[in-house]
Amino acid sequence: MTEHEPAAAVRETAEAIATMEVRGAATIASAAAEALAEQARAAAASGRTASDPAAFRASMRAAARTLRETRPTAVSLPNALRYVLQRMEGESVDRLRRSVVDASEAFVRQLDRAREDLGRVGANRLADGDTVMTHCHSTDALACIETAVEQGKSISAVVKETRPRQQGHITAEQLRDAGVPVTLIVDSAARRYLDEVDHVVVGADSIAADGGVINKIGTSGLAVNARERGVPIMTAAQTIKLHPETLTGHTVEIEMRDEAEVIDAEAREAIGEIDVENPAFDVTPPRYMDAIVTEQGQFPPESIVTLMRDLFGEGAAEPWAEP
Ligand SMILES: O=C(COP(=O)(O)O)[C@H](O)[C@H](O)COP(=O)(O)O
Repeated sequence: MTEHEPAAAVRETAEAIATMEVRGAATIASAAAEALAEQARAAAASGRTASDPAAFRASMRAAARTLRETRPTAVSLPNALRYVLQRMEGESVDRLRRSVVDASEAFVRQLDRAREDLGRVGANRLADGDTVMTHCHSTDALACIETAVEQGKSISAVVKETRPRQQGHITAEQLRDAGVPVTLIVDSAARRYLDEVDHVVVGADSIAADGGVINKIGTSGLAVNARERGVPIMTAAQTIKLHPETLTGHTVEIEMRDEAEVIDAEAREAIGEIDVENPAFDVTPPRYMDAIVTEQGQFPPESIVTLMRDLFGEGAAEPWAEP
């Protein structure tokens, strides 16, 4: 590792996030926080960063920038980096290292606790005998369903497969393991099955100050259909999904992924000259979402800005920026 090159663990985590081996907003956040702890350990053990606090700090900022550049939409990633770097303190490398490792561990503990707490809030919205519909794979959404099951409620699920990456398969397996009877459907069958479900439960990658929910592509269409069918839809999202930059008018970047996820090379060749686009996320306007369920309780989407101001103030620092 040279002074400006992040530790191997950071490069591996960044690669795993970019290729979606590590995916889902909360999982990305905890992997990024853990990678910063690895960076701190490596930087404290070798080269100039081991003896020069300024070089150590610079190496931490560079590692955070590498992690930040992997995927643009889930705000939990910069929020995790911010959490750790803002708690980096001390005059010596040893103290700096300890502060980073402690902050990283505290962040991961907080993440797990928040998921448990929001799971209880979300579970309160579900009744014995309910059927839920899911989209993509969200650990926060699953916490609500799994907690309801742990409370003794009988819950069944209609799981959308979620093209093109089919994260619905992960959801189906996890729910089956939790003892939930699962029906897997293709995305385009969702409206038909809405007649048979009591709730739609989704996660979020980011929540904007106006209450807009940014989640896996297809969430907004599902929400509009759910409203038309009179089926309540909730977003389960711990507060690290709140996007502080939207307080000052910024929009959330929607990741565009490779066309190879949509169409293989052979089909592409056979069809000929066409454009293929592959947006990974979309925005559900607040009027189509019934509730945002967080570890601090449930909120109507339009009121989330109050919580966001309490937690993040009026803006978002970028502690990874070069001085
Ligand atoms: O849209 C996705 C995952 O997209 P991708 O598979 O492209 O990362 C999930 O609904 C959110 O990230 C929330 O997940 P969690 O609740 O686990 O944070």
